[in-house]
Amino acid sequence: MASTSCSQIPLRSTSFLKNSVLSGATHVLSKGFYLYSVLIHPPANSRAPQTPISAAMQEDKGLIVETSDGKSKLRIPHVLSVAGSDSGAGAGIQADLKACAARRVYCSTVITAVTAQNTVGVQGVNIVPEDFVAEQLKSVLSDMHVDVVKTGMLPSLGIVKVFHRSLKQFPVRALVVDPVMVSTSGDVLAGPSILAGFREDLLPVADIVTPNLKEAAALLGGVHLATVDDMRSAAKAIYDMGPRNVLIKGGDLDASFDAVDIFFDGENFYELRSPRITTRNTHGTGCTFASCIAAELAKGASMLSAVRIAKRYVETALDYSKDIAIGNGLQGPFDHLLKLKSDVRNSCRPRPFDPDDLFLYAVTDSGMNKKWGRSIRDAVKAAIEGGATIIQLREKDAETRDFLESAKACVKICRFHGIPLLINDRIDIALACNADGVHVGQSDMPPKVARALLGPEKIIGVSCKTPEQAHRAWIDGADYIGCGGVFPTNTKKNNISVGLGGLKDVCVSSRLPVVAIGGIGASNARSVMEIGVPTLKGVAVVSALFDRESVLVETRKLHALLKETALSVK
Ligand SMILES: Cc1ncc(COP(=O)(O)OP(=O)(O)O)c(N)n1
Ligand SMILES: Cc1nc(C(=O)O)sc1CCOP(=O)(O)O
Ligand SMILES: [Mg+2]
Repeated sequence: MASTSCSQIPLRSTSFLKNSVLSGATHVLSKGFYLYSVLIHPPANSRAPQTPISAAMQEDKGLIVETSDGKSKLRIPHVLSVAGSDSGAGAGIQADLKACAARRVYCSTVITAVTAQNTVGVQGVNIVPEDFVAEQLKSVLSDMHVDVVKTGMLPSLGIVKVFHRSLKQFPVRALVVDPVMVSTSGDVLAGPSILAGFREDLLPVADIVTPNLKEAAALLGGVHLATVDDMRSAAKAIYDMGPRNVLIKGGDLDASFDAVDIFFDGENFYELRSPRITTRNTHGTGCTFASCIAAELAKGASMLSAVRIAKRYVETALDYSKDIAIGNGLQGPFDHLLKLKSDVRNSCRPRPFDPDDLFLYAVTDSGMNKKWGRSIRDAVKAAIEGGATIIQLREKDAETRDFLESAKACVKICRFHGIPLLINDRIDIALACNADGVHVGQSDMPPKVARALLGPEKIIGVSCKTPEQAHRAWIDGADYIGCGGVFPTNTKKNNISVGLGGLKDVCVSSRLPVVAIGGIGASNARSVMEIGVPTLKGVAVVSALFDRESVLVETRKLHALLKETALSVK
């Protein structure tokens, strides 16, 4: 179809330019540079290379910045999926939406057929009338800036024709054709009459076509494809029908083969190999693969890189979902967002964050626990038994692997007791062990970035010494504030103390619950809680619990004292 070319990117030939439709646009680079670029729509049968638009992407947000009339617009890369609906949501439009969401690309939809479908098979197909497919196409393409169109189930020749006409009227940057003909359960989704539509109309304008072995065989008039060499020959023969690139998926090869796909760009063959993943949950892999290619193209990737990313994404999703069980049929769907397994296995925190969780906040220290000859998990167990209401693993010197192993064990212990477990500083460890959240300081990962990485349900605490920092933490979406050092401490070197006055200033100004930290123990916890500001919810303690012979005894003692104080302050 068409490609976008920036002035920085050399064009192949002027004859290519001559036959192209030009539309001017200026892209703003993320570092504030302006880049004049030209949107180039080559003629439908051109094999001009797909050129990346990545220069125009905002790296951090995946947004495209366009400027016209002096105004900047942020635009999310956009894929239009033209496909059938799968009621079981493993394949079709539903898979395309999930794949694009997982790859962080906007996905609009034109539904060509509604199928009654589950993990057993396809029970019914209702084809959408051609004029209504045309109406959907017009609605989307006339209004929205679609970067890439991806086709799936096109159930009739008439619908192929309608689609082809719409593309001529509303050209897009790239077209990904997944020539869906038979469902993974073996049910026919598009009859042989469709082959003419693919050969005459779609393949000549496709940037890539992604048949599996059966579809490739059908496109080539029923040849038998059984080996990687057969796939290479098929890729070449299909390329000769007009698409700029061909990807033949070898998932149906004999199981003794690796999962091997053949990519052919007209010059080179690429064998994309990966270990086979044994799972029943493969329904929708074809749709997902093609959608992911479309998503990466929309973001500006080159074709080969889009294909490689899509293959890796599908493999990761399959591996991740290999033993989830949805439906009773032979072929189940997989989890595009790589979430179901971890959420089910680790079972989510039973309740949301409660500010009263900050009442007795135990913060570990590997040096201290080592000194007293106990493991992190034993220290955590004892603190919980003694009455700690939240745990933070603050393991400044631990090796990453050891830290992760201990953190996973502590997550289990804390989940069992219904106590939240946070990780100090290390977002990677928090993600890997599915902790309940993190605590970050003023020079650690910014809370907004931590939130984007961890998601909306995790707890984020931020260290603050001043009302200004407390205000910022609130704006940044933190859940609580750790304020200190209230008193001098040997646990954190060169820490500035804010005193009870500084603590009070922060608590009075804060819209977030506060926990006091620094030099707090049984001898002074009462004086801290007696500042009597409602946002102050508790104390966070390291050495007074863990630099002691018995964590259990010290935690019990401090818990009792805090209870007593709470009663008298009320
Ligand atoms: C509850 C709580 N409050 C404050 C801190 C200190 O965090 P930070 O300033 O990042 O310093 P380090 O703990 O990383 O040395 C905390 N950990 N917990
Ligand atoms: C980890 C930490 N953060 C502080 C801050 O001021 O933000 S003070 C501190 C150390 C707290 O240890 P202890 O209870 O042994 O004094
Ligand atoms: Mg820190």
